[in-house]
Amino acid sequence: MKYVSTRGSAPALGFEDVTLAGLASDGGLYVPESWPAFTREDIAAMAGLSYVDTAVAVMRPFIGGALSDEELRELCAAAYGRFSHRAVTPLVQLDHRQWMLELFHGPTLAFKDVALQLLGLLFEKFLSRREDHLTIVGATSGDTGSAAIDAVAGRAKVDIFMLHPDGRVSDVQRRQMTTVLAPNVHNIAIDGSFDDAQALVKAMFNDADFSARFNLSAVNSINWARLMAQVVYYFYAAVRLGAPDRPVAFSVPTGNFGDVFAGYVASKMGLPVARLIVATNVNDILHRALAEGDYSQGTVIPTATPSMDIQVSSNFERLLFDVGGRDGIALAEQMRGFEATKAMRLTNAQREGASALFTSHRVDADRMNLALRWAYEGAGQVIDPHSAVGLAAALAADDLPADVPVVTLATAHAAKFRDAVERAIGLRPGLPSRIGTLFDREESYARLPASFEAVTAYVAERATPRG
Ligand SMILES: Cc1ncc(COP(=O)(O)O)c(C=O)c1O
Ligand SMILES: N[C@@H](CCOP(=O)(O)O)C(=O)O
Repeated sequence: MKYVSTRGSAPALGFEDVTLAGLASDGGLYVPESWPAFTREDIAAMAGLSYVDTAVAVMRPFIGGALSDEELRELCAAAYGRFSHRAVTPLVQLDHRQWMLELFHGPTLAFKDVALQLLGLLFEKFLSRREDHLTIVGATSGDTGSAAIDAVAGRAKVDIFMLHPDGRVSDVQRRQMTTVLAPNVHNIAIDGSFDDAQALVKAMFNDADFSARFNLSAVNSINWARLMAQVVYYFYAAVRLGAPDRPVAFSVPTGNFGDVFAGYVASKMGLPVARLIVATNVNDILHRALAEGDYSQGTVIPTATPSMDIQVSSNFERLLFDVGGRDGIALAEQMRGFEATKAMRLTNAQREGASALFTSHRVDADRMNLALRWAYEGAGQVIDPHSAVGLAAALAADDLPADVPVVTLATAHAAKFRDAVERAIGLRPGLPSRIGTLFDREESYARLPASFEAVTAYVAERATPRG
């Protein structure tokens, strides 16, 4: 399996190199040069498989010769052995058609653990084969940072620099990052939004000298391996609900478009996905893009769902590439226009291609609170605000055929956002015992302006240069 860049001029790479590279050298994102396809029989054979066996079956075609079957199984067993639920990502039924797929049973209580526990192990495996050191630079609105830090803290040959928007993550999220005092972990609070942090990370990659000197790599969903690992739970859930004989719809609380793009990949591989519902909060660039073709960046509005307070959705580029005819040179031009003007119109092909599978909903604070209460009072489930945004959109999808189950991705544990949950339902979720000492631990992080010079100087002083 080879991977090509969405901007058409970076070299095609194999899985190992794509995992270590993160962003493509032309500023694009890597995607498989074609989608592997499963038959109905292949999917039917996944019934009854454990999560680890499903992961091996789904990811195998993407990995090629980079790992043997045995190595892949060992890494999956180690990654998912750290989850606190035996099903890894259990399904919970809310009513006759609404389901939740709980993705928060990993070490840091958010769906990011599903991919990042594996990615940490992939980095270690691939680096053990070469004389190389990686400098990971990442941007987080709270969850990627804690999951990535947990996955790589203390690992040899890796330093991680994680940028978060100062004051715009929950106290639990911040402490999950800043109380990890391993020498290879560097937290930076940026005076700006998540979009500013993400732009700084991309600028570091796009500085060819800096990127080569420190051998930069990515843990954000710009890294293909992140998305590949997230494809697995779409198969795992749909097969449990009757696939391949029964189509399933998914509602996905969306920010950077990584999680929902993994659902698109599952559909491309043959999973019968009836619909992918993109649920946004009031930072609704994706809703405007899908509903009206208007991808224009607004100012980020802080909400009770801070992990989705995003206006530039990096993985949307992967969708535009695939549904727009895979013309990397044309897309590079379109993206350069967006970067210069902060606005772009989708082409007709992009709009039509996306509308075949995606719909979108913008969920404001009132509807999010109503969904939180609906889950608690109607189904006895205490859910987090991001999952509630997804659920609100799922409940609104009343035009789907009656026999199609709707699965909302529950992306975080309610305790990560306990202030917002308490405001909505009057109950304060407790922190699970495995992270119970979080508020007694010492914190360490730097505060920097959202300036390329300030951040690169900070990284350069602490990172290990190549050679
Ligand atoms: C809890 C939570 N829900 C939803 C999202 C949005 O996911 P994505 O960025 O993959 O669209 C995030 C952040 O990525 C998150 O942390
Ligand atoms: N919500 C995310 C934002 C970064 O998204 P990613 O999936 O591209 O890493 C976060 O929690 O940091």
